[in-house]
Amino acid sequence: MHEAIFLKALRGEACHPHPVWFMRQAGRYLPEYRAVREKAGSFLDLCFSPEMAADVTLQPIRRYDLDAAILFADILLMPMVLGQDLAFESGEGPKLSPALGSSEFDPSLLRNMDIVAPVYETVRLVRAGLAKEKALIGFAGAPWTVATYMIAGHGVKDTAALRRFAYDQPDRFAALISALEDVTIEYLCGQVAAGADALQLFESWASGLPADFVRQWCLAPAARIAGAVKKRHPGVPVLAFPKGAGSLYLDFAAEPVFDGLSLGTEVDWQWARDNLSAKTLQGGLDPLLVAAGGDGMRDAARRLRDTFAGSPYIFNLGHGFVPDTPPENVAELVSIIRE
Ligand SMILES: Cc1c2[nH]c(c1CCC(=O)O)Cc1[nH]c(c(CCC(=O)O)c1C)Cc1[nH]c(c(CCC(=O)O)c1C)Cc1[nH]c(c(C)c1CCC(=O)O)C2
Repeated sequence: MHEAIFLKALRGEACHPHPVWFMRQAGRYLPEYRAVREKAGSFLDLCFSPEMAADVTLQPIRRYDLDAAILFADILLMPMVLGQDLAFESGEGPKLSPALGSSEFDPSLLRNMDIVAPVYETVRLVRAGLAKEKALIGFAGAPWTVATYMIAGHGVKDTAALRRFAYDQPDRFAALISALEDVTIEYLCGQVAAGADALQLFESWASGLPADFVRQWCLAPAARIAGAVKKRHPGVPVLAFPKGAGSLYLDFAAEPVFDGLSLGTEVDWQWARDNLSAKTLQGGLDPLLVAAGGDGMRDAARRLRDTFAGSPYIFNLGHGFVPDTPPENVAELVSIIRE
């Protein structure tokens, strides 16, 4: 039996070469993605069309022979389950309505999980089309990050107004996080039942927060979600990505329910290796270095690879690829990781 090296690394095995996949590996930087996206219509139409979503999930595996595919979907499908309307307007990012911060909307009333049924079908199709030695990663947003969009109604540049909402309306905020925990557990269990081999929780907004806030509203909900999913699906590995958590990465590393931690662009690699070795580590390369290419990318990629030599590590970025990343830079990056 050939276990995927991505899963071996998540079990704590040091692999040589390191397994590799990339955040936003399926996306606008790939011409084959743009072609399918055009055929699908909107980004959301693509997320809810299992055959096309499965196809774009597999595109970067075909092109680069990566060790893991990540389900093509979005963290903002959970607000739809809770009754918000979601639209992606070109160039403007996501819009959610009604926004919690400017309405009485109560997201704890509705749990329409039928909305995400097509995503489970995507998972089945991808798993069926993926070689055994490749892993399929399912994912969801962590509750706080999803809540930032639900409260503001759009993406934000900082979380001041959102923390203010949490402090001014603590009961409403706690109910929101709790509702997100419930539907996220269902959603991730559905992905595992359909064939996902591992899960990642994206907490893109762990930066700039008080330490206690991170522990209460980022770490604890993510740990409860991972624990509940593992209760129903023992052994499924879970990666947490508390982007921008700084020294609080130590708290995430001390939480038994996570198998791996993904490092944001700002984390010092050697510090991570020295201090977070309780977990399999992943990521850390600045995606803009890959957009720029050249010696800057090559040198950084070799240093990152070598910093984690001999330890369980999964090569990845510190955040997703940007749309103007030349696909040939990605090919060169993969060859460096495997040289
Ligand atoms: C915050 C967040 C979102 N979505 C996600 C996060 C967490 C990670 C992070 O911090 O980036 C996660 C996500 N989004 C997408 C995936 C699919 C898998 C993959 O990484 O390849 C994943 C894992 C597809 C997508 N999600 C989105 C695209 C671009 C869609 C398109 O226009 O074709 C893709 C490929 C749209 C999206 N989705 C989101 C925003 C703010 C936007 C608009 C900005 C943008 O256009 O880049 C919310």
